[in-house]
Amino acid sequence: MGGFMVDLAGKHIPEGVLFDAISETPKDIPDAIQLLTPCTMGNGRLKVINLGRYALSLFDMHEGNGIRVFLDLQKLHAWPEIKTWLFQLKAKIDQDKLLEEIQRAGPDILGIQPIQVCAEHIGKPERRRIATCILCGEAYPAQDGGICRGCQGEGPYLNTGDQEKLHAGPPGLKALAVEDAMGKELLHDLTQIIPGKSKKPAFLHGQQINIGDLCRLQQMGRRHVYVLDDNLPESDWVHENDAALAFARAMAGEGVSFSGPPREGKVSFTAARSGLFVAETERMERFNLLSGVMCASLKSYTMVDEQCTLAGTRAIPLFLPRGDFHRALSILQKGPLFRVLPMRKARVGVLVTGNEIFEGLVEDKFIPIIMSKVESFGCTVVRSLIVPDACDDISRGIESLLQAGADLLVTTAGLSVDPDDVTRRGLADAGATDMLYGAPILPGAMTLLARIGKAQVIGVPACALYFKTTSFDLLLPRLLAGITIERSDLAKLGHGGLCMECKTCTYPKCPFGR
Ligand SMILES: Nc1nc2c(c(=O)[nH]1)N[C@H]1C(S)=C(S)[C@@H](COP(=O)(O)OP(=O)(O)OC[C@H]3O[C@@H](n4cnc5c(N)ncnc54)[C@H](O)[C@@H]3O)O[C@H]1N2
Ligand code: MOO
Repeated sequence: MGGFMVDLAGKHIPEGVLFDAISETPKDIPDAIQLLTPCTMGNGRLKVINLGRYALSLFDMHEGNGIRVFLDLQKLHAWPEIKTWLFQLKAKIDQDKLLEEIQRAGPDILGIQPIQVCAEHIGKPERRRIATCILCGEAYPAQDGGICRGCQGEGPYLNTGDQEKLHAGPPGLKALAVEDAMGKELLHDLTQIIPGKSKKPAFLHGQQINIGDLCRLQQMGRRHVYVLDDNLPESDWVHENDAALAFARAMAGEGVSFSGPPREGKVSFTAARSGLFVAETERMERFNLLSGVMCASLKSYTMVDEQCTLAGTRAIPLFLPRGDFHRALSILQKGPLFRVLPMRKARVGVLVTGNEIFEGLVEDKFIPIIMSKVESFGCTVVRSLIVPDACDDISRGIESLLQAGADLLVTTAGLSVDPDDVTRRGLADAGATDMLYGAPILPGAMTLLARIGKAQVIGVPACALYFKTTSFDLLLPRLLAGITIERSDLAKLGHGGLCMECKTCTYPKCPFGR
């Protein structure tokens, strides 16, 4: 079947054109392409992009234009054996007429369509820098991270070595009875907790134990302490303090500070300035998937004051196997996990839309609401206007707000489904680009985001007249922090994006938008 498909596609490639190939399945078709054309996986001219469809394409290797051939289900009615095979309705052993049917059908069951391959799939990938993996010692593409993908845990082989190591601990670690440990240095902070009152290290890492400590240690219930004999293969193990400090250095980005030495094996992060706390949640999750390490933080997009505690990280065991340490670090290598972004004091222009407001039939209630919300962030309203529901008036209004020096434009209402809801069109006429309309937030489903030149635009639906907290409260801090909001960012807000409408609103100390 693959042979007929390659043959049919090849007939549509003009003589002399050098072509590459894509197979949309890893089954059968790549074999036919490699046997019948110069395109192979090895020479990089055949790509398998597993879309789960029985189809292939051949295309001009420079221009990307070509032909796609697929199994056309409409044409399969006359060929029951082929249909049975395709839908896997019978065991292969019972499909005795399949080959004969394929031969008789030939290209009759195939469909073709012209295609243009997108730029990222045209041409050969660039030459990559190759590095040596510090764990397995083999060569790998440096872009994969600090260690190779095999050692990052993507390999298909069972490797329980490090897990066993993690549980066993280092071979040179010995527990001594406290009375036998006089004069030795403690290997870690020892925590004392007075329930409900305090939790702090009573003894510090590196502290020498003397006779006077004996009683205190026993009162704390410590009968044994860890000491090191000389056999610890240092290179195989990383102490909890060294691990936590290395993680902290890699995790802290702009506006985030941490201080050493770690306390009880933990490093805490604090805000070096007031602003919006942002965490790289996906990489943080990958980090936390590794056993032997942890990191916990505030929710991303929390507004924080200077000195506010943001996060903490530590190794779980006293000594972390070096392999686990590097696996954890390799996740952090792509950049910091935590930042505190400063929030600018925007110059805000407010455009209230609505015929009934413009004509004075209904008194405007939106300007004071928007004003008080933006002013709570130190922003200034440079001008506010009320215009009717007409595209020209809206776009002229926007121009006048820009002239007044607004760099954040807030429009209100006119965002729903009535014929008079023309705010979106008015904004487009005023030159709005990168428009996102609709958000998975309740209240605030009809929210609009866009920009006009360098000015940010947010369209606030009328629900913000009634509800205390809406999409506007969730998105305004991000706009002021200069964060680009894409559709995917809005999509993430859906889970947690339903306001509980409490009688007394405690936002932002509630799960709304988290
Ligand atoms: N059939 C549908 N109805 C509604 C939908 C929908 O998808 N299908 N969406 C609902 C949602 S969600 C919201 S939120 C509102 C959005 O309304 P708009 O933003 O389009 O607002 P308007 O229709 O222009 O006005 C609604 C209401 O609010 C009063 N209003 C508006 N601006 C002011 C102001 N500055 N001061 C005082 N009062 C104001 C206006 O007079 C209307 O009574 O639509 C839902 N409906
Ligand atoms: O934009 Mo509307 O809030 O969903 O009420």
